[in-house]
Amino acid sequence: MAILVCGGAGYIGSHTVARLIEKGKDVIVFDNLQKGHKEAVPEGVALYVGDLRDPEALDKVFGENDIEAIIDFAADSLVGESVGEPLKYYHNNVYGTMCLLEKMKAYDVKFIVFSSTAATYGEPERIPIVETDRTMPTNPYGETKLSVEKMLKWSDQAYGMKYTALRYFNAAGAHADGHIGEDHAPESHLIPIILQVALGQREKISIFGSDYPTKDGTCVRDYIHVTDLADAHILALERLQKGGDSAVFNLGNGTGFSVKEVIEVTRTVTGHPIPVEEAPRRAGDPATLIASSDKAMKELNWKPAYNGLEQIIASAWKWHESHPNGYAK
Ligand SMILES: NC(=O)c1ccc[n+]([C@@H]2O[C@H](COP(=O)([O-])OP(=O)(O)OC[C@H]3O[C@@H](n4cnc5c(N)ncnc54)[C@H](O)[C@@H]3O)[C@@H](O)[C@H]2O)c1
Ligand SMILES: O=c1ccn([C@@H]2O[C@H](COP(=O)(O)OP(=O)(O)O[C@H]3O[C@H](CO)[C@H](O)[C@H](O)[C@H]3O)[C@@H](O)[C@H]2O)c(=O)[nH]1
Repeated sequence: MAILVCGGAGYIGSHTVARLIEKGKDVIVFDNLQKGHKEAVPEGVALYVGDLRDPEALDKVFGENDIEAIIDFAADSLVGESVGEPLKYYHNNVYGTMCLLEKMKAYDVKFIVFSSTAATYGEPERIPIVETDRTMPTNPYGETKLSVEKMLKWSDQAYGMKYTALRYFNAAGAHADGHIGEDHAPESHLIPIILQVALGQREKISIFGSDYPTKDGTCVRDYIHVTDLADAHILALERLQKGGDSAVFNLGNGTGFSVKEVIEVTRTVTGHPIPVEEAPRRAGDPATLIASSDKAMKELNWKPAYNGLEQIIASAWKWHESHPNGYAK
């Protein structure tokens, strides 16, 4: 019996595959390699290159393997891009996941752990955010993830498909040994972009908005280490397989850092001055997102190992320094 990891060649997916393998699990990866890297999939793990929206590609992987559960990372996930191209997000994130659920139903696979996001909340009612708070996304990306959460709820009710939706806050960092890490092209995430400045690949970092109602006017986010996220997926799956109910969990560290604070910590970690420029706000960005992860700690018995931003950025720096061009040779 194998666990099928969709989007397993991507950033968070590849770290989860690494943890599953470390725990002796049988893993198969399905990824269209649109953003993922085959080099991020460990040797010995079967990689099916295919798209969730291609029924034949899914039939091949479901038909050739005995799949016990799905962990699904496959999606488009850029907040800014989604505002300009909402239909691309509905097509991949909503229709793509629907195709996956249809195959789960056809092949009688009962468990799925799904990558959701803090972007489902929109502008939060209060900080820290708890799972029962209002969900009113401010961008199409968050809206599509919320639509999938609802599709999962109805699929559970109708077909008994048990799901866990994990609403992660900002994933960051890299595997402790530095062999896998974040490599998006083009890169849009804050920490890797600042590290590209430290590597001399960019002149400066643009701060998107300095007039938010936050401590220093820049957006505040809750950064969570990618390996801690990976571990939460494994705990979530084990809980479902032991008979746990479908559920939604936030995953964050519970501490918010402004864009300026992240830049300052990166200066300390890298010793680089990191020049900045103030730029306009980016569409769709809420001012502050900080998680309460009490529910995951209590019900999944999850405890993040990386609870300091310096530690998280240092692990990302180790990857970027040793792989300045990512997975490219
Ligand atoms: N990075 C974050 O901070 C963050 C925060 C919250 C939620 N998430 C969610 O976590 C998941 C993983 O994020 P990531 O940063 O690792 O992204 P990523 O782009 O690195 O990984 C996604 C992977 O899915 C693959 N993929 C995309 N669409 C596909 C399709 N239709 N068929 C097959 N494969 C497909 C891509 O090639 C890629 O390898 C996403 O669903 C994202 O929305 C990410
Ligand atoms: O060059 C940059 C890049 C980013 N930012 C700012 O830094 C913060 C973090 O931005 P990221 O792009 O790193 O991350 P997001 O908060 O936009 O989004 C991430 O977290 C979300 C949930 O909080 C989503 O799930 C999404 O998939 C994931 O990429 C934002 O305020 C953004 O405006 C800058 O100022 N300059």
